[in-house]
Amino acid sequence: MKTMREDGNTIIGSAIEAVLPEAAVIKALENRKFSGKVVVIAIGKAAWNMAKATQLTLGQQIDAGLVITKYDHAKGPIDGFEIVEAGHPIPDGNSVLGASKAIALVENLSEEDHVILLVSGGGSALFEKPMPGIMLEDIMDITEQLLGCGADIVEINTVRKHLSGVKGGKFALHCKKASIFAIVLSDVIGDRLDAIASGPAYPDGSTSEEALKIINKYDLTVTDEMLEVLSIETPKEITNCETVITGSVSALCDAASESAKALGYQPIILSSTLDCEAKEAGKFLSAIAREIHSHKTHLKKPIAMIVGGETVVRIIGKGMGGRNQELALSAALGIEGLEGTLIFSVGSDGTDGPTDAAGGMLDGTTAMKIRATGMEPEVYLDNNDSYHALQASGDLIMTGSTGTNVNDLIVLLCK
Ligand SMILES: Nc1ncnc2c1ncn2[C@@H]1O[C@H](COP(=O)(O)OP(=O)(O)O)[C@@H](O)[C@H]1O
Ligand SMILES: O=C(O)[C@@H](CO)OP(=O)(O)O
Repeated sequence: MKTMREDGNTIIGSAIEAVLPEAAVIKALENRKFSGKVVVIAIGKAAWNMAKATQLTLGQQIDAGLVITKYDHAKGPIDGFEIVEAGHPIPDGNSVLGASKAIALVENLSEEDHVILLVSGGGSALFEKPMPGIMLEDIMDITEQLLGCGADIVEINTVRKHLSGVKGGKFALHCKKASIFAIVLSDVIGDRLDAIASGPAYPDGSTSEEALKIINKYDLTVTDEMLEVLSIETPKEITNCETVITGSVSALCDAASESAKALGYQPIILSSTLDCEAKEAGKFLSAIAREIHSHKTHLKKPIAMIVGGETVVRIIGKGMGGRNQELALSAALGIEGLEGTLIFSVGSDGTDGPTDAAGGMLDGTTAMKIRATGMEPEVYLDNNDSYHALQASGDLIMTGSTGTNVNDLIVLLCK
């Protein structure tokens, strides 16, 4: 019989496999004719896989291609493509270099030409051209503030879109009259196209007023120049772009559910839109686990509770971690000593926060193992240092970059 940890790893493997973008990209390109010059621009953490699928489908039809992805996310050269790796979640000079190369490829195209834009999450950091008057350092600083203040991705990107010359539909303006066909892999709850990678070619649904409200709500520090630029509206109408959306956290949950069922668990998808604080989600899941084991519910073991979404973290400590690891450490405290329980939380992109781990997988022994090393898990949780606590118990999930990005998967297994 397989262990619960083996079951957990099987579920992670099958769920991620099911949301790799290649098949969806090939399907989206099927039966489409592209006239004139064809330029392919791929941005985001899944950019390499999406570009590779496009190259295999269109081959010689492509006149020029560019992949802009996170460091260590390119898996080798792609015929006819230049590859730029850049900073994420904080943009860096290569994010600006990548965007300037993309603009150079599209700005002289004419009406007969086509831009195939492959968009995946991560694009906001990886693809950047600050608005006139704004420095890259300003964007780096506000990004750091936004990521640590507890703002959700829609709020974060509302600010980023207003400060950038390629987000919030503004990349479409650089393509002038060329036709854009965008294939978008969703990593935003509700699949908001103006939020995924900050919607480079999609009409922006957010306003300057909202951007300024977010600055006030989280008490963010901005310069006078930034305030001025935040007051400039983003494009509300884009006429040269057709968009197809593929993949989502729901598909990730469905695949996890199928896999759990095949392993003998009764799967229940609790939610595919989780967006609360990571710590709270960990507490809540462990409360459910305790309830299931108390036999007071009608829920029959073995059972798999499946949750998808993207939690948030308010960073108050100085430690290292990510939202999945923080959820996992919080759950480890909640189920300390409980048998027959496994919980994992994993980012489908394979990286959680600024760490090399994808998330954490824990059971009733995790907190005890951390304590056995002389570390207090509560202290590590308070210091946002989930990485080192889970490293000590051997409970980090390490997948490496997966080639996709459709949000996070959280599963509770009870036997
Ligand atoms: N020490 C930490 N503990 C918990 N979360 C953190 C820590 N440092 C950064 N984060 C979180 O990591 C997130 C960015 O990481 P990442 O996994 O790359 O996000 P995404 O997958 O959405 O791109 C931010 O939302 C930030 O709040
Ligand atoms: O690029 C972005 O804006 C977000 C959402 O799409 O992705 P990530 O959270 O992976 O940075």
